[in-house]
Amino acid sequence: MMLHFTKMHGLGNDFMVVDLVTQRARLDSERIRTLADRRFGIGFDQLLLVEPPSRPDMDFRYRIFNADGSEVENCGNGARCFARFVLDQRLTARREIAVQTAGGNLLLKVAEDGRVRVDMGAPRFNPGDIPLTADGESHAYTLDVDGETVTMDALSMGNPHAVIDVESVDHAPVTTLGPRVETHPCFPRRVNVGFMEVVSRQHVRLRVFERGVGETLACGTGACAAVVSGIRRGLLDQHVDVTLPGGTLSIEWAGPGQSVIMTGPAERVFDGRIVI
Ligand SMILES: N[C@H](CCC[C@H](N)C(=O)O)C(=O)O
Repeated sequence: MMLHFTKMHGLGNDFMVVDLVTQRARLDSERIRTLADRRFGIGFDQLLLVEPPSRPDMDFRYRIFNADGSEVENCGNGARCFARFVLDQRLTARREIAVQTAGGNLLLKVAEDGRVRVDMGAPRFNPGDIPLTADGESHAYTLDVDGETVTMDALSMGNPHAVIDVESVDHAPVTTLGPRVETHPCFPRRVNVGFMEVVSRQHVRLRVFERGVGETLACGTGACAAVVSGIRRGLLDQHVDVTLPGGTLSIEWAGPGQSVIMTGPAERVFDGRIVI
């Protein structure tokens, strides 16, 4: 069958976006891995599926799959692209869109300039919610990673995140330490691994080794997790710019129990169709 899709990105974190409101398709994890391949397939960090909601108070259901075929709970850069996509495809005329995901509900707002503001919901810190095997809640967990003691914060943005402080992201062990933390047995569902350099109380630099993908040019939920971690450790103010290799996101968090607000761009690259 012929499947229509749109290639999009948020600061270089790239997506294949598929409308399953007006189309029907079944994509298993092996097919997703093939489509994600940058030589044998279309090539993307994540596949985003746009589906009808299963609840009357939601506009859409949003499913997310990493390049390794694993289905995940949330994707921040993808949420911004989702909002632009459903407007551009005229699946909605609303510029404020309520979306249900496996990790919680999101509220997306598309501004006139095309930037998208996302209410990402409230972070969760209980180890059982991350999930993380730990004796109790902390913001400085120490893990033995192949004989090396590594200290990190950890929290959930619907999906699991570890945050490791570094002096300079340019020299951070993203591709060496990242995969070893991603698959550490203390994270039973694996974890996204952020390396954060605090530039000032209103600005951080960040690189992320993403669960199921590897290092990406940007990670929206990772940017949220890094700012939340910095604020709760007294390092950052409420409104922070996060500069990633692909560009800068604006993140706000007013404290425990409050939603994290992320604002940034969403770009459409091309439309395509593929026989599956
Ligand atoms: N790799 C993530 C999903 C995508 C997150 C990222 N692309 C974002 O923008 O939040 C995970 O396994 O939880």
